[in-house]
Amino acid sequence: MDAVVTSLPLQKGSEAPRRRRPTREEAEAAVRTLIEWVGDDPDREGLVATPRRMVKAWEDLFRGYGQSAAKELGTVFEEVGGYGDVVLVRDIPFFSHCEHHIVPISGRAHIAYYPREGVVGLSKLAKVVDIYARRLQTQENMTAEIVGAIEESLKPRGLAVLVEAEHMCMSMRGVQKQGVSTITTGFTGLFKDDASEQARFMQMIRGFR
Ligand SMILES: Nc1nc2c(ncn2[C@@H]2O[C@H](COP(=O)(O)OP(=O)(O)OP(=O)(O)O)[C@@H](O)[C@H]2O)c(=O)[nH]1
Ligand SMILES: [Zn+2]
Repeated sequence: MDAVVTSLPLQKGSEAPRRRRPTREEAEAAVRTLIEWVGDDPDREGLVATPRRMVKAWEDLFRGYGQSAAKELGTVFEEVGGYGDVVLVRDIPFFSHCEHHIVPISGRAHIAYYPREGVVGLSKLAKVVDIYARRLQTQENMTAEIVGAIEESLKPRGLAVLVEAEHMCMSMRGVQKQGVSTITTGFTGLFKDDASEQARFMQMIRGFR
């Protein structure tokens, strides 16, 4: 039942206009239409429950729309023994979907920051990645949203985010190039101002394995 969220943003961004959320039945009917459109019989045994399953799967794959990064980043630990050096959480795996074809994107994110007044729980950074990954995305937008959310909540002395991903819409269809990775980055503060900090970040991502 979609009793909790009854309206959805039309597009990304907090000022986006909102409109009525289609019911679960309407969503399932749309899936049924697509099954018919590709040329199969939605009433055959193997497919009869597929609209229900697919809508349930989409609830999970796109649950980021109902989640708040600011809320996840709301608890800051200030007692860190004066620790002020870099904190790097690397190799955070994620799955997303491109907004152009709604085909999966699979990748990893690496996040480093220099604390200002405290640190956040390490899992929260991974959750922030998921909150933005589990929406319809471009890699560039997702990277910018991760940077924006951490910057806003933590106000670190510097923040570095690197996202590397494979876009299935490039490997399974279209140009059909497998194994291509796309890299996007966002740097603020110390990482933006000091090229040696960027180099250290890159070295820490790739090194110590
Ligand atoms: N910049 C950017 N492009 C993306 C991303 N994900 C997919 N794309 C690209 O979005 C583009 C959409 O291009 P269009 O020409 O509008 O659509 P299309 O005819 O389906 O394009 P092809 O994929 O080339 O067949 C393609 O070049 C995709 O590779 C992303 O995260 N960022
Ligand atoms: Zn795509």
